[in-house]
Amino acid sequence: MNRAIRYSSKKVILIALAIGLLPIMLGTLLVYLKTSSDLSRTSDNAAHEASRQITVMLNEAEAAANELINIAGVPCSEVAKELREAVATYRFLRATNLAMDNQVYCSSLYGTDVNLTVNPQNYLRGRLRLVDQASPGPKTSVLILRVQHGTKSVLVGIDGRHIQDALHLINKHSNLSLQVGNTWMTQYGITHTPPYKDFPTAPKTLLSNEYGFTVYAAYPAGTLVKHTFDTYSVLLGLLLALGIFTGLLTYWMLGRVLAPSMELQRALSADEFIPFLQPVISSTSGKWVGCEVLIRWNHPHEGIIAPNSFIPLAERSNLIIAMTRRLMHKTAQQLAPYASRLEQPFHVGFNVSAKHFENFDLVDDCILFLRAFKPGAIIMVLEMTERELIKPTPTALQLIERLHDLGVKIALDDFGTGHSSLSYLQRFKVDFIKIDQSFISMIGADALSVHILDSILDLALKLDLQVLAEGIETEEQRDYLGACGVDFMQGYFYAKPMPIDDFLSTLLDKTSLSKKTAWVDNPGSTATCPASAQP
Ligand SMILES: Nc1nc2c(ncn2[C@@H]2O[C@@H]3COP(=O)(O)O[C@H]4[C@@H](O)[C@H](n5cnc6c(=O)[nH]c(N)nc65)O[C@@H]4COP(=O)(O)O[C@H]3[C@H]2O)c(=O)[nH]1
Repeated sequence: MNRAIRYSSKKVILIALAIGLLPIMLGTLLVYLKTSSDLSRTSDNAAHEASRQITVMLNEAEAAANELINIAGVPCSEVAKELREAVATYRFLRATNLAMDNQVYCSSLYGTDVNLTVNPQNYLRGRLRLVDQASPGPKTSVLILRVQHGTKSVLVGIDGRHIQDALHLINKHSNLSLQVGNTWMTQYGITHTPPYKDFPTAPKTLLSNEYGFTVYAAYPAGTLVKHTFDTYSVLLGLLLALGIFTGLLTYWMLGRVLAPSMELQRALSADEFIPFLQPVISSTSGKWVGCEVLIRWNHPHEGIIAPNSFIPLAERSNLIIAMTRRLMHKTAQQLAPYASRLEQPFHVGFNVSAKHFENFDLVDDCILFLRAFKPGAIIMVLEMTERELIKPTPTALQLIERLHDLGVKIALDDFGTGHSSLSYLQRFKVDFIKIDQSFISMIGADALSVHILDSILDLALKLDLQVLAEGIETEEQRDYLGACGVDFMQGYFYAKPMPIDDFLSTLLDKTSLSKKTAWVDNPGSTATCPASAQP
C-alpha cells in the first residue's frame, strides 16, 4: 500500500505543481503584458514628445531662415551683422549662412571666409541634413535647415546639443534617436548605423510629415524584465505566495483523498482485486458447505493487501460497487466449472456496503452471478455489516425484496457489534446472523462475557434465525458453539481465507477423501451449552 501511495504521490506532486504554477504563470503573464503595454505607451509618448520638440526647433529655424532669405544675394559685408543677430535672437541656432546658386558666400561664423558648395541632394527633401561639426568650439552636431527661393538659399544650423538634451530629458530610461536621411543622432551624439537596433524593447517610429525626419524610441534589451521586477515586485511576491499556497493546498487535498482513490481506480482497471475464499462449515455434517468471498488487492509491488486498508476508501470514493461486481464475476468464473463437485446447495457469501443499498444495481449483479451456475446449485448470501449504517429507505427495503425474490439470502454480519442489531433484524428481512468473532473469543473467558454470547445465541434461537459463528480459532470454541446449535462455523480453526484455486484443491481433496473415510471437520464433542442458549 505504501508503494501504491508513493506512486500516486508522484501524480499528486505533478498536479499540485501544475496548479501551483498556474496562478504564478498567469499572474506573471498578466504583469508582463501590463509592463509591456506600459513601456509601449511611454515609448510612444517619448517619440511624440521628441518629435514635437524637434519640430519646435525646426519651426524656429525656419522662421529665422524665412527672414534671412530676403537678404540672400546681398554682399556679405552688408548682412554679416544680421546673420549674427539671428543666431543671437533664435534660441536654438548655432550658425546662419547665405548662398547663391548653392555656393555659400556668407556665414555668421566665418563671414566671407567661407568656401562651401551645397549639394541639395545631400539634404532630406532638399531641406534637412544632420552633420557632425568639429569646429569652431566643442565637437557637436548640427541639424541644418535649408530654405531656397530660386537661386537664393539660406542654411540655418540648429545646435545638436539642444536636440541631444531634449532626447535625453524626455525619458531617461528609453533611448530616443533622430534620423535624418542615413544619419542618426542619439542623446550621445551622431551614429551612422541605426542605433535603435540595439534597443529592441517597445520600439516606436514616428515620421514627421512636415520635415521628413524620423524619431525612434525604444528600450534596451532586458528592460521589460527589469521594469516588471522593479514595478511589480510586491505583486510578484504575492503571486509566488499564492502559487505556493494553492500548490500546497492541492497537494494536501489530493494527497488525502484523490491520490489513493485514483490508485484504487487504477487497480480496478488493472484487474488487481481478487477473491479469497474462507470455508463455511456445517455444524451438523462438518462439511464445507459454503464460503465467504473476501476481497484481496494483489498489488504489483506490495503483494497481497488485506481489505481493511482499502475498503473504507473504496466505499467513500464510490468504487465499492464496481469492485464487488468484479469480484462476483471473477468468483463465478473460477467456481462455476467445479460447481457440480461442491456440496449442494453451496453457500457463497459476499460482503456488501451501504452504497449498494442506494439503487438496484445489485439485483443485476446477483442475477449475473447466479446465471453462471445451474439453478439451485448455489445459495448466494449477501452479508450486510452492522458497523456501517444502512438506512431502511424505500429503495433499500425494495432491494431486499427483489433479492429475496431471486433466492438471495441476507446475512447480518458482525452481529452485536453495532447499535442497531435489533432494529436491523426488525426492518430488513434477515436470513442469517453472523456472530462477530469478538463474542466467540469470549468462550473460555470469564462468566459474564460468556453470558453475553449466550444471550445473543438465545435471541437468534427465539427469532428463528440461522446462525453462523465466525472467528473460530479453537476446538473449545467449536465444541461450545456446536453444542449451542450454531448452524455454521467459520474461522482459522478450519481454514484461513485462501485463493480460489487453493480452496478448490483443498475442498476436492477432502471430498475424495471423504468418499473413503467420511471426513468431517467437527467430530462429535462433549461440550454442553447453557440452558438458555440450548437449541
Ligand atoms: N482473527 C481471526 N480472523 C478471522 C478468523 N476467521 C476469519 N477471519 C477474518 O475475519 C474477517 C471476516 O470478514 P468480515 O467480518 O466480513 O470482515 C471483512 C469485511 O467487512 C471486509 N471485506 C472483505 N471483503 C470485502 C468485500 O468484498 N466487500 C466489502 N464491502 N467488504 C469486504 O473486510 C473485513 C476484513 O476482511 P478480512 O481481512 O478478509 O478478514 C476476514 C477474515 O479473514 C479467525 O479465526 N480469526
